[in-house]
Amino acid sequence: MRFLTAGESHGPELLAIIEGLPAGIPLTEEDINPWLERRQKGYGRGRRMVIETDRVEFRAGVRAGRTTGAPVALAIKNADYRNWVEIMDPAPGNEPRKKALTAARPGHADLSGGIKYGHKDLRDVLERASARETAMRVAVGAVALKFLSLLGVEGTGYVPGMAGVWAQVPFSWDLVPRIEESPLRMTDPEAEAEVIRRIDQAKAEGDTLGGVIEARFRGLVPGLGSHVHWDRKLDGRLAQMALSIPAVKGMEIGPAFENAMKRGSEVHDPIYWSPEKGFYRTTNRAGGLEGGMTTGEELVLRAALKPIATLMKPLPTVDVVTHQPADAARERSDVTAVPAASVILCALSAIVLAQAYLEKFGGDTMEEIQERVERYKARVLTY
Ligand SMILES: Cc1cc2nc3c(=O)[nH]c(=O)nc-3n(C[C@H](O)[C@H](O)[C@H](O)COP(=O)(O)O)c2cc1C
Ligand SMILES: C=C(O[C@@H]1CC(C(=O)O)=C[C@@H](OP(=O)(O)O)[C@H]1O)C(=O)O
Repeated sequence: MRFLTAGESHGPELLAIIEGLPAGIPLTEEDINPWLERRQKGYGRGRRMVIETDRVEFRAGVRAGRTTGAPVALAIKNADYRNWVEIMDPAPGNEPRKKALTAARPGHADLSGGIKYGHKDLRDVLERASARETAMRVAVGAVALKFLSLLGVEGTGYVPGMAGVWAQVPFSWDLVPRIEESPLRMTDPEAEAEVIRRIDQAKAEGDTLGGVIEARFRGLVPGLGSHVHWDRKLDGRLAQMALSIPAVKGMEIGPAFENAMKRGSEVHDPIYWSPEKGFYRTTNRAGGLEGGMTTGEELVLRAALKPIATLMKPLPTVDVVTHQPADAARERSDVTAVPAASVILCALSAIVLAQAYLEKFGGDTMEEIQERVERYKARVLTY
């Protein structure tokens, strides 16, 4: 399964084509829209999220509520486009004078993208660098999550800590309904109240915040990915996806950075076997991956999100046209997008996992894949 996306942040719409999905996945727009809604939520988002109500539209590959095996084409309209029609017009002769952006924002793609592509209106960089594109990647991820759910796999994303505050309540799957209802996707209301205070304070001071996000998956079979070649190792593939999320600057599998400071005897998960369970572990400090393959334990993916780059109290920069000192460009912005990013991490990781299932179990139809997965699960038990 592969996919491509297109679309500018303030253009008419976002688009995707997904190729290689099996026929027979029951799929409606309502499988996708709740994930889009989750991505839009979270305390600390800016005014853009008030304008948008993201909804996916099927353009191809789905008929009568099922995938046909043909490429699936998706679209999401940008409601804000109506305010940018002139500026985003592809026709010549309407060059955008009004909102030309020349004061490169430190921390954004503006300066490197401007130099690389020769743009002096940095909007030509901003429009595609914007995390707006993650709306469409989450839609693709929601399709992957639907596919995985038919194989008994479930995923979620949440926020273990942000703005210098760690949740004191450890994650458990029972807390997922609380996480879904909470303003910051945290497990712990007390930590959340303190973070909200810090977000308000940062906003009042024209500043921004980052944090740590986590995605978890349960129900995965062991042996997804492979140890035999570098680009088939699932840890590397998941890391690439995680680090492609705008503002994600670090990634770990399980408590990797904590493990690095310990002895091997405190880190590796002993292996046991019983006739009822087959092989099993009582700990999961590996985060569900060994040798580039799933172990069958819960998959735990963590990532670090830097604070948002656009500051209302701007950092010093240079105007790329005049070369004079300037204040970095700003109009409106999120103060933080950490909760949204936890949803993005879950949805995008699901794409990698769906690809790994399709590689291992192949199949043109969902039914074939389900049969093969069930047979494999039985074989794993008797291994
Ligand atoms: C959901 C989400 C929303 C974001 N919103 C903003 C924003 O409002 N303003 C901003 O400057 N950066 C925002 N970012 C981060 C930038 O897109 C990102 O920092 C920029 O593209 C540079 O890429 P890099 O940080 O990965 O190097 C957001 C990121 C995510 C994941
Ligand atoms: C539009 C989204 O996020 C945007 C990501 C973003 C950025 O610079 O990355 C900047 C902001 O956009 P705008 O400049 O239009 O206010 C965010 O709102 C979204 O998540 O759907």
